[in-house]
Amino acid sequence: MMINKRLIGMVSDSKQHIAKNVAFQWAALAANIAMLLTIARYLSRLLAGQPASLAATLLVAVAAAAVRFVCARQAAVCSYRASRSAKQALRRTILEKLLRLGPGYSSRVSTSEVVQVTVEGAEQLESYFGAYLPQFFYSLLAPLTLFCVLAPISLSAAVVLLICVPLIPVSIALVQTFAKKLLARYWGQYTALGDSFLENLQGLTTLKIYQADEERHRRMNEEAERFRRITMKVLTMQLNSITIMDLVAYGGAALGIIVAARQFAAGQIGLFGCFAIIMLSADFFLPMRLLGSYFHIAMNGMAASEKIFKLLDLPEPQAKTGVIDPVDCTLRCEDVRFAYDAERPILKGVDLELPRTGLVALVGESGCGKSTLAGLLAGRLEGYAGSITVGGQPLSEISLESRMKQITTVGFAARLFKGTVAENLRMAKPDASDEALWQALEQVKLADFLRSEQGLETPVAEKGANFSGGQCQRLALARALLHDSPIYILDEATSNIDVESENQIMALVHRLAETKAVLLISHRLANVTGAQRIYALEKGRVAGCGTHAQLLAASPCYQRLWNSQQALEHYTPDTQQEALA
Ligand SMILES: Nc1ncnc2c1ncn2[C@@H]1O[C@H](COP(=O)(O)OP(=O)(O)OP(=O)(O)O)[C@@H](O)[C@H]1O
Repeated sequence: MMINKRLIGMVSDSKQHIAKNVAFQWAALAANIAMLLTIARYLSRLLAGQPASLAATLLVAVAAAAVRFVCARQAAVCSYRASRSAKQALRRTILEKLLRLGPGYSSRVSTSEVVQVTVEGAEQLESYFGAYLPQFFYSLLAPLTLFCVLAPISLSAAVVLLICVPLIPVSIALVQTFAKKLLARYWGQYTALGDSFLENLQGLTTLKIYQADEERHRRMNEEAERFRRITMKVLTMQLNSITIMDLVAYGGAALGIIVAARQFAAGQIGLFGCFAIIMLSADFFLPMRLLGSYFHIAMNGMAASEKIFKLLDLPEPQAKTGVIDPVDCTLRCEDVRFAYDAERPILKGVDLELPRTGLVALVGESGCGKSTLAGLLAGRLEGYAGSITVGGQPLSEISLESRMKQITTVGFAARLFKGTVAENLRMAKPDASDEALWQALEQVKLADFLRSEQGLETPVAEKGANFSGGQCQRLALARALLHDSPIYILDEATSNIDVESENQIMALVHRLAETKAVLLISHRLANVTGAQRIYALEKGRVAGCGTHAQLLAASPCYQRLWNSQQALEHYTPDTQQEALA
């Protein structure tokens, strides 16, 4: 009946709230039984012409109603607490798992899946813990309690009622076999519709430019119509399943009442017993019927828990204890090979050295594997062959903490967070003074702009949406400078910055390289000419290594890159004419 022990074990805090919830529901049932038995006694006495106190009956009824009210409220509070602690515990467990997986998690599971599982999955399980589980236990307890109360009055009626109760889960199970396939199709179409809606909305401008919006509109309408039809099928199935449950529930109650009526006619039970059975028989079935109406919650919960377990069961990298020594941190790659998928090797044996201080550049045509190598060095990618060492220690043995502390990576799409400029900068150095922040901003040529805004308190929107691409990169560079690590990897970190400012920032990078190890990946070869060593990467291999002058003299790969870039940078209609001639 969709009870997952592992899942329940994960959120042990919820257990006590679920138990309390069941206890309150049970207390409300006891109050209801007391009220109905008192009314049954009053009616039987009245009809038998015996003395019956209306006031006492009313008093018991009011007291029972008050108890039921309080218990129902408390049960709702417990339900809320159970779902809240379940949600918190699940999200905490997922987060801890992600932290253990480290930055390389994305090679094992997609970020969208992680987000879906953490947000929507936990949301689904919230109702599983808050509504389904308490109802599951209560719907087992309630018929047994009623059986104990009614058995002394009429054993045969109580047995008939008790036997009919499991027919509800049996009917649910039958509906479920059909519902499972239908729900899988429903969710498939639902997510597909969501995907295309989001894609079309985000690309609306492009669709308008190419006048493809009409066609997309038509396709979305078709998809929406398919989704409407399957939604109707799901609703019909749910309505039908409720009808079946109602038939079983009220049919069962009617059967119990018939047995009681026949026993009354045969003089085997009195008027009180007959009234008691008539009034309480429906209560045998109501909890199980409600459970049946929650079965879609349970199904969604089970589907969500499968996704969560898939994430939690991902193999984790072994805990590492190695620490990078900032004084001896020469980075060496020897015969490094890497592939995202087995059929297509990206790095095919790269040898590279990044000395303790100095500027080393990595250049090559688009797609030759530069960012892949940067990803391996920064620990974002895992699963390489060959050797990468820092200060003689294998990178694979260095703890994530030490790697993050000693290697700073700045990419072309630097991540900024919602908050203020100061908050974004202090991520790198929480105790940095305002002067230090301004100094870093001066170095990346962003200080003047920020002075004209709100200084360090200038708000930063999510992903830095209120800054230009170049300003975002400068801010990310300023943050990286504050981090003050011995190794820097700059992967197209100045790609969005105008040439004049880029030259100023390159001067800064050169200054940085006087005391730090800097690996610079840049498309713009003019940026790397001053590097003490340049590696030219071609199709996953080092095709040349040396200074700019050495490579220009000896490396055909570098010559090609340099010449084609020179031609582009000095492009005029005349050069085109010359090229054509
Ligand atoms: N996550 C990924 N999954 C599969 N293949 C990938 C992935 N990232 C990159 N690749 C492939 O690896 C190859 C190298 O990509 P990489 O980003 O390292 O190149 P690059 O030299 O940095 O290119 P660019 O200069 O254009 O940034 C490309 O052919 C790309 O298609």
